[in-house]
This record gives sequence, structure tokens and C-alpha cells, in this order.
Amino acid sequence: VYGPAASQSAVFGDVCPLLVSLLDGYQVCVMTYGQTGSGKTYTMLGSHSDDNPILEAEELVRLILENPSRIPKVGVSIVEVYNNDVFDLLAKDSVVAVSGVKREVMTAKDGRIEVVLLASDRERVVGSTSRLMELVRGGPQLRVKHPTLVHVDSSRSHLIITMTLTIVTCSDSTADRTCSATLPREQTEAGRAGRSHSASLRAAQLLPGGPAECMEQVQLVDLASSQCVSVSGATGAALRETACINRSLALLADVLGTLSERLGHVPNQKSRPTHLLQDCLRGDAKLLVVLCVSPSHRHLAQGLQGLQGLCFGTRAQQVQRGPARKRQPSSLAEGKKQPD
Ligand SMILES: Nc1ncnc2c1ncn2[C@@H]1O[C@H](COP(=O)(O)OP(=O)(O)OP(=O)(O)O)[C@@H](O)[C@H]1O
Repeated sequence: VYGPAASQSAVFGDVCPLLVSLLDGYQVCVMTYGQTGSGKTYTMLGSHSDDNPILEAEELVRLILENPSRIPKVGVSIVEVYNNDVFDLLAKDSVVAVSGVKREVMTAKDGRIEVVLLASDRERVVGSTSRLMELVRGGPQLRVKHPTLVHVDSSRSHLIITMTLTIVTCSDSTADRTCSATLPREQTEAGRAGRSHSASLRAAQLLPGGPAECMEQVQLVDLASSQCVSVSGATGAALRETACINRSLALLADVLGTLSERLGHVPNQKSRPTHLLQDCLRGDAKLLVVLCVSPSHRHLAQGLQGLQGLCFGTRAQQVQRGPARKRQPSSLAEGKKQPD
């Protein structure tokens, strides 16, 4: 439990090991849950200031650069789920009342759940550390926000930041040199030109047996706040938003409940957020849920509800599906994903 004075870096101490797990081949998800104004967005992304470091992204870059024997291609997508629809925040130019470009969700050939992006911005390969920071800092600021009686800048959508690493692991020292040599090209010209796999494929032809490719994802999920209408004062369109948010959070709690009770069918597809997060809400992923509780006595009842009443915290804590499993790297020669 962290008190109000805990620093960002202290809280990040709990997140950091998960990023190491990401590079070890696990699907990773960090999620913040809590009532309006309790500090979810702040916990996940820090303050809004321009010089604010996004600790998760910085650590990811540091870990990538630590191991030159892989070719990482870093992609990022930032979407919000608003009123049960998915919107691409990286395709949105400025803050307007209505969300940006609506996207569909699909199941890839390998079973992974994905947001369908346009061909031009597909995979959004990030060419530099500063660009990654810029996207991760700027995208979330374009979320739908409406004031509530509790929080003047309240986010009204679930935010999902997905950072995808496509890593090519090489097996011998010659291969390491080949892979390292292709890294700058991979991250700049080829990536921008949409030919992001060409360098890796060249390496595949040079290596006996070919290198293995592994796609790994970390998802940062800042959930919209659970709300008691009498406290937030929502009316009209805001009331509809609140109903959507509360329903999707209840369904997420149901999914966690199903997992913790080890019931057979997990009802992931009943709402957009659980569908989108299906890969993280499985037995073989690593999921960290941060419950945010307002320190104000006035919000005690809602805080307790978050921890116990809706069973969200309790259910999240009980989810034990056995050890997490690494994803198996696939050969570069294998086919790429296809829509259903
Ligand atoms: N640990 C903290 N230190 C300093 N300020 C904080 C901290 N946590 C939250 N705040 C401030 O409190 C306010 C509410 O925080 P935040 O926006 O993170 O809440 P939230 O739970 O995401 O709210 P909502 O769900 O309504 O959008 C913001 O102004 C934020 O800067």
C-alpha cells in the first residue's frame, strides 16, 4: 500500500520487474482502477507537464538497448474505449468533444486480439526514443474528458496504450553482428516506408535455420472511473457515459471473478475493454492491477466499494491461474496475421 506522499519512482518499483518479464517473452499488462479523481491517470502517466518522464516507456527503451543481440521494432498504439466504441487517439489531431477515428477489433491468425489500424499507420513503428515519449505523452491527453462534481478534468473513457516489440533473436555471434548491423535501418527508413520486416528477412536468409521472431506486448490500461451518480452529479449524455463505464467495469470484475473461481468460459467478449484485453486476461499473462483510493474521508464509502463492494480488488487479487507462460517465438518464415 502506498500513501499519498509516495513518489512515482517508488510506485514504479512494482511495475519495473514486469517490463523485464516482457523482454523475457511474457504478455504484460498494468491496469489502474478506482473512483473518479483518485489518481489513476497520475499513477500511470505522472503529471501532464512536458518534461514529465513516462517511466514505463523509458525503462522499456533502456532494457531494449541493453541487449544488442536482438532486433527490436517498437510499435505503439493508443486507443480509448468510449461508450463501448474504440477510437484511435494517434489518428486524432486535437482535443475535441467527440472522439477521433473509430476502429474495429479483430482476432489475428495467432489468436491475438488487435485493433485494426489503417494501412498507412499500421504498426506505427517508432523510430526514436524521443518519438516514443512524444506519442505516449501526447496521445492520452486527447481522451474524452468531462467535469464531474468530484474531478474537473475527469477522463470518460478507458485508455489503452499498447507498446509492441517485435524481436528477432539471433543464435550465434555472426548472427548477432548481422542483426546489430540491421538495427538502425530497421528503426528508421524501412520502418517509415512500411517495409519494416525487410532487414529481418535478410538476416533470416543468412542464418542456418533462420532467426526466431517474437512479438511481445505491454499494455498500460487506465480505466475510466467507477462512479456513483449521486456523487458525480452526472446527467444527460454524461449519465449515458457513466452507465457504459459502470457496466464495462462490472463485466471486467466478472471476468476476473470467472478467472479466480476457475470457471470454464471467460466472458471476455461481452464488452469492448474485456475483449480488447483478452490476451492479458488469460492464465499465461502477467497482470498488475493498481487500485487507487481517494485519501479524502468524503470518498471513503466509494473507496471501500472499489476494494471490496464490487469485488474488483478482491477478485483481481484472487486470480491465480498458475505460472505465467512465455510466448513461443515463431520462425520468420511463418505467415503473418490475417483478419478473421
Ligand atoms: N500522487 C499524486 N501526487 C500529486 N497529485 C496527484 C497525485 N495523484 C493524483 N494527483 C492529482 O489529482 C488529480 C486527479 O488525479 P487523476 O487525474 O490521476 O485522477 P483519475 O483517477 O484519473 O480521475 P478520473 O478517473 O476522474 O479521470 C489530478 O490533478 C492529479 O494531478
